[in-house]
Amino acid sequence: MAPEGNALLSHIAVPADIRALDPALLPRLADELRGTLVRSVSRTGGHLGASLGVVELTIALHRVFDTPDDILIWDVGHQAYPHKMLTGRLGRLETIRQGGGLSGFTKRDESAYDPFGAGHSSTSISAALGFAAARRLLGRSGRVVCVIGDGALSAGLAYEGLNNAGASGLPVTVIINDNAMSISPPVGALSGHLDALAGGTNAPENLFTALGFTYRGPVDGHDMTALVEALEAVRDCGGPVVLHVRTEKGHGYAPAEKAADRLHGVTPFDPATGVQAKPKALAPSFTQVFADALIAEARDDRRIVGITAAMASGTGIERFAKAFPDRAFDTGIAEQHAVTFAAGLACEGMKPFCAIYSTFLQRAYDQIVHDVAIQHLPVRFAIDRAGVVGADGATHAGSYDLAMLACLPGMVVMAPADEAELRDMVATAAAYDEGPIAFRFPRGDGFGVDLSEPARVLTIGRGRIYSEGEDVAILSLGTRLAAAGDAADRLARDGIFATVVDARFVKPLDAELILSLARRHRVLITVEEAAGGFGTAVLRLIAEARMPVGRLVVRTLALPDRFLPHDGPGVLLQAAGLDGAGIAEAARSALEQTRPRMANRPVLVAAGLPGFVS
Ligand SMILES: Cc1ncc(C[n+]2csc(CCOP(=O)(O)OP(=O)(O)O)c2C)c(N)n1
Ligand SMILES: CC(=O)[C@@H](O)[C@H](O)COP(=O)(O)O
Ligand SMILES: [Mg+2]
Repeated sequence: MAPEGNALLSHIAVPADIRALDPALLPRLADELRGTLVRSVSRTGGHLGASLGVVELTIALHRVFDTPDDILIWDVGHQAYPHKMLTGRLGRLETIRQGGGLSGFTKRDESAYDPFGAGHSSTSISAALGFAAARRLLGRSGRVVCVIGDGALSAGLAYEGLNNAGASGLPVTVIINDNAMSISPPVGALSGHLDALAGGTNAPENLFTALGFTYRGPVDGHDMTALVEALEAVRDCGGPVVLHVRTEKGHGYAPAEKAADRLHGVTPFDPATGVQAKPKALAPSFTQVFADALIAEARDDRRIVGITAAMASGTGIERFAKAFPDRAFDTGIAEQHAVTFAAGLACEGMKPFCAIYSTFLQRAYDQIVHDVAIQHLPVRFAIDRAGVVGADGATHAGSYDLAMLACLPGMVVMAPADEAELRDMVATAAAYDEGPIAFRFPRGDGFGVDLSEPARVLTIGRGRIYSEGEDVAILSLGTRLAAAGDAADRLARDGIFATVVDARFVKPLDAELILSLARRHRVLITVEEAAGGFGTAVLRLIAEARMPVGRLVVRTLALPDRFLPHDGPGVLLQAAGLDGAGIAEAARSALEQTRPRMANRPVLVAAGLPGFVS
């Protein structure tokens, strides 16, 4: 690791300062930048390996291109820490991924040097082409460059961009940052093609030239002189150009170079050793419980297979793959393909479990609708990272899966209250063959509940009463049940008694149970860690039942109608009113509304639904 001290780096306020430096000093700037990066991320945690790998590339890009007038787009944005450090954000680096601090990704409203925000992969070529097309139409000068990793290059969106850009003739420079790594080692045929190109085969035709690009490279991405020369050569090429840069993920920091994941994402660590301070887990994570439950089911059913889209470790499919190497599939970053691939497997009678983070499943919505749901195919969706995710922020929050899925005919949608119920839902999904079925669970550790009983197959569409009280009904979906129970305890201290229900199913809803709650209580509160989907379904059920609900007041507690900033999950949930105190407060204010002064007045129709107050 580079020694402390950043005499050069501290003088780089904007990239123009890099352009003014003696070129002989650029490697020293790289050393300082790398050392400062390691020290800072060792205190905050964050995405380290990818950033370490592009230190020289970042300096060279800002040296050769006239940013921010020239457009520089980073794909995913997890490797943009050096870019942030060179574009006026060095002093705030230690706030990264914390509430009110720098984003862990590029973000338009954070800096003029971030012309396009990201977090999800493979968007950069399309966005770059959009910039280039606009500039041509508006008669604006300036070049457009994007940097995309070999992993991100596996997604369909990247090929759509390449296909269009290659034929456009527009001056778009695509830098392929080929470190032969995704989060895990890369999968798929493209990685072999890049390897062959990097081996210097110098074939006159390759994928990129065939698509209309001028291809240059490979260039050593840690050789500053070679990089600057190569970038200068492609800068004024004119049409679409690919520059193939070979880098090493984790470069220049020995613990990262040695780590299997190249320290892709880290918690705070000791910079001398790279050893991360991982708080001792009190209970297995939801992901781990899911993986173990899937392995248990797969032992008895050889038709069960697991699918991940480049998130093998994050989704637990890596664990499943150790038990069943032939029955685990990693598609690379290709969520759309993963879902349609699962549909094909289901057509042949297999039982595919598609393990995809909630936020990345958004990519595959049409495949879920068109390839799975319309054909009633029994694809199982294990949706991890549902709800708030914390430091990754708006791009990664799992807010929309319930709304996306609960409106689809024939889809079963579940959410477990704890890890024991998660195991039950894995068993239920394995047993259910009539159509698509999904279950969603959060990031992080479970509650440590007893897992000694075998998993049970649940009755589809049946919730369970957790505790009974006569004043308020709290209908909770998923792991907010603990907060609902806490709210009930708080209310009981004030002499208000709550029925707490674990809904388990968003679709089909337990209509009988919910309508009986609506009849027996003055207040019905729905609770979900999502931006809608559950509460709206309950409102619709009540409206369609056309039952006289008297003075029933309904509150739908959900994530707010704005994109969640990066912050601690507890902070975000509290701000959304989804903690015990927030739910109890909602109950109190709803009860207040049921007081006699309201008795003779027509009931407010806030949600557009007659018969109750929202
Ligand atoms: C659509 C989507 N799926 C999955 C991810 C999770 N993810 C973030 S970075 C990454 C690996 C990207 O590999 P590559 O582009 O080669 O960048 P590197 O980390 O190697 O620099 C993955 C899978 C994502 N950000 N977006
Ligand atoms: C950049 C990216 O998309 C991933 O690295 C993501 O940050 C992983 O999130 P988890 O830490 O929840 O697995
Ligand atoms: Mg890579």
